[in-house]
Amino acid sequence: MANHKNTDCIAEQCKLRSCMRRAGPSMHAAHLSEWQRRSFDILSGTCSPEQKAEAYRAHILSVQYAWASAGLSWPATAGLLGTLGERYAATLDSDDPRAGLNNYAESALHLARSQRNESGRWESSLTASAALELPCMQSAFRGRAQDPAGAPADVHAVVGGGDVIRDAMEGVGVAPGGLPMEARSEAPAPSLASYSRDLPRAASLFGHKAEGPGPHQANGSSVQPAFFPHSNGSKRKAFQGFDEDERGPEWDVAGGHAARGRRGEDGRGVASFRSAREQLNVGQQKKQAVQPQRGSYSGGPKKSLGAGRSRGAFSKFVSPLPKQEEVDSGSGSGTGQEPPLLDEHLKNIEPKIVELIMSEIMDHGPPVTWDDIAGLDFAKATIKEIVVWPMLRPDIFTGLRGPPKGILLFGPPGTGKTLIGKCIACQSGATFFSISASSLTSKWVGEGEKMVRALFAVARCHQPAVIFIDEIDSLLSQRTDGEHDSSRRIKTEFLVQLDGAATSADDRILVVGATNRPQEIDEAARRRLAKRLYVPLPEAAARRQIVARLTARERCELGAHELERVVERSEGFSGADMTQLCREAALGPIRSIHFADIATISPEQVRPILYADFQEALKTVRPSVSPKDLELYEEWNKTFGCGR
Ligand SMILES: Nc1ncnc2c1ncn2[C@@H]1O[C@H](COP(=O)(O)OP(=O)(O)OP(=O)(O)O)[C@@H](O)[C@H]1O
Ligand SMILES: [Mg+2]
Repeated sequence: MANHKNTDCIAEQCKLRSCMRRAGPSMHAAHLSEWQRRSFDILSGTCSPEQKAEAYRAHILSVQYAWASAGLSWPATAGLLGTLGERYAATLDSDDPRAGLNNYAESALHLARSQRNESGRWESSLTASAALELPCMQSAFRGRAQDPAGAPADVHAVVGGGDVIRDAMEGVGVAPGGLPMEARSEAPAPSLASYSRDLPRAASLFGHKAEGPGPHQANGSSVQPAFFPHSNGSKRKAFQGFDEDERGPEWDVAGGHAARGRRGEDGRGVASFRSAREQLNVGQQKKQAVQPQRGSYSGGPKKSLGAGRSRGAFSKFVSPLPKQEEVDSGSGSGTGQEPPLLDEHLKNIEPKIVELIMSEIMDHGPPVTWDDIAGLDFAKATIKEIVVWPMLRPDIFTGLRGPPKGILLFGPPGTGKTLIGKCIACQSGATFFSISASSLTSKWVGEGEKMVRALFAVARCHQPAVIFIDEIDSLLSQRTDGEHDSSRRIKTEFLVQLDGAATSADDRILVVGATNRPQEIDEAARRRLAKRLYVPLPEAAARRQIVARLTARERCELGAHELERVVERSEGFSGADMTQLCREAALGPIRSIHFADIATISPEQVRPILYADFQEALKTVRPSVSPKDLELYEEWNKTFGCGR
């Protein structure tokens, strides 16, 4: 290898020397030796691509210098520059990181990275206050002021805040940055003249329909114009003041918002404009119309927050939407009122955290029914009584009958606590937020308490909601002196949120915690998780049910008597152990197939699962809960549990 390199090096040297000779005797001796040294460096194979590129560049410079000082003839210069230029470029552009710098791609990527994209903040000189100073705006105000049906004359005196202007601009498709929104997404960009054409329209919206009947929504009912003094004082009211005749044919009602059509000044093509929020509502409505709600259980519609949404670096923040039933029941524009500002709860919450919650902390996996949970009759009955029914009939379960704010499911590992959590969400028709406490403390280090606050805020927007916190012991363990500050803050925030102060009596948010280490839970947290339900190991009947259910999906020839034997021999197994036992037994028929046949055998030829397979499986699957641990749970249940 080294020899090969040396030969290459010497050949290269000879080539360059002949080049030198052709270059003529005038090339200075010092330059030549420097040249030689660099050439050797380049060809030695020891220098990095950066050093190589630098050496070629120095070569090129010295050739240029020699030519400029008449030391080289033009043909020799051209020959040398051609050769050196090629090599220099090859070193720069090579894709191979060992051989080249690939700086073309690097700089292109750098450029792309530093480009601001659509969502990047940018400032336009056309600010709200600057827009108001524009003559066309002023004349529009004056025009409205003189119009008896228009704006009051003092309209110029105090012109709301940026929100008002922004909303007004949204009304005509002008983004807060100044550009019409359509123009932002659809090239080509409009001329400045077209922006200013829109501004009088924005101004006209300010005063439009201040007189009764108010600005029209799709159903012709009116809302209070936002710009003028209004009863609720909310600046956020949208400007929906188009005349009947100003509406485009695309006038469209969706998601509680009227998507406004916009007609060009010149009367030509009517472009349909929807603000981002309206567009989102429309999309959501359409999605809900074509897709049945996931988990259409006995309860109301179940929301899976962001389940179908693409995620990743480019996914945008989407504020929570009104629930379908709220829109249907007329709290949206159907009744002519503004849709409730559900995201009011989120005004102090960082959007990125809300997005995280909506994309990460949501229900995954198939729906679970009560029948999927074997045994645990007491826990199931209690949960139905205190959780599911109150969620379904909040009108009956009021006052003393009000549901508890927190439930703790405790018991040995693998007994179905998480399963119950999922079932609660499915059966109550609540929005289900599922989070593992350890991810709160580890995954979002330093952000944990913000996450907790945001979690409750988002849940408040999606009531009724169940916040299921698995492994809650790691979140609410006893507070110690040596504990980390961030985990202490998370804990405190959680307790505050759990408390009545942060969760109003009307909130229909239930926190369900699950743990297999109940003894580690802080006493303050224990008090707030008022209903503490023991989820014990499955009894014989439950074990029988688990085996029967799991084997019913397979070809299994297990007689009633044999099933009883399996149930007897699996005393002390948890639900998860029983599942493992069945999985192991199901592998028995596969193990009995000759290795050579495994590639060709058809599924029908695989023999059914037999009792012998369970016998074999029982030799390897052991109970995962020790009797000693079990005693601890029983003890804790006697002391703090709510079981009989
Ligand atoms: N009562 C049960 N009925 C049916 N299957 C069960 C039951 N209990 C446990 N299983 C099975 O065991 C698996 C694990 O159950 P689950 O995750 O609910 O346990 P867990 O109590 O939450 O355990 P951990 O305390 O370790 O989190 C379930 O997916 C299910 O297959
Ligand atoms: Mg669990």
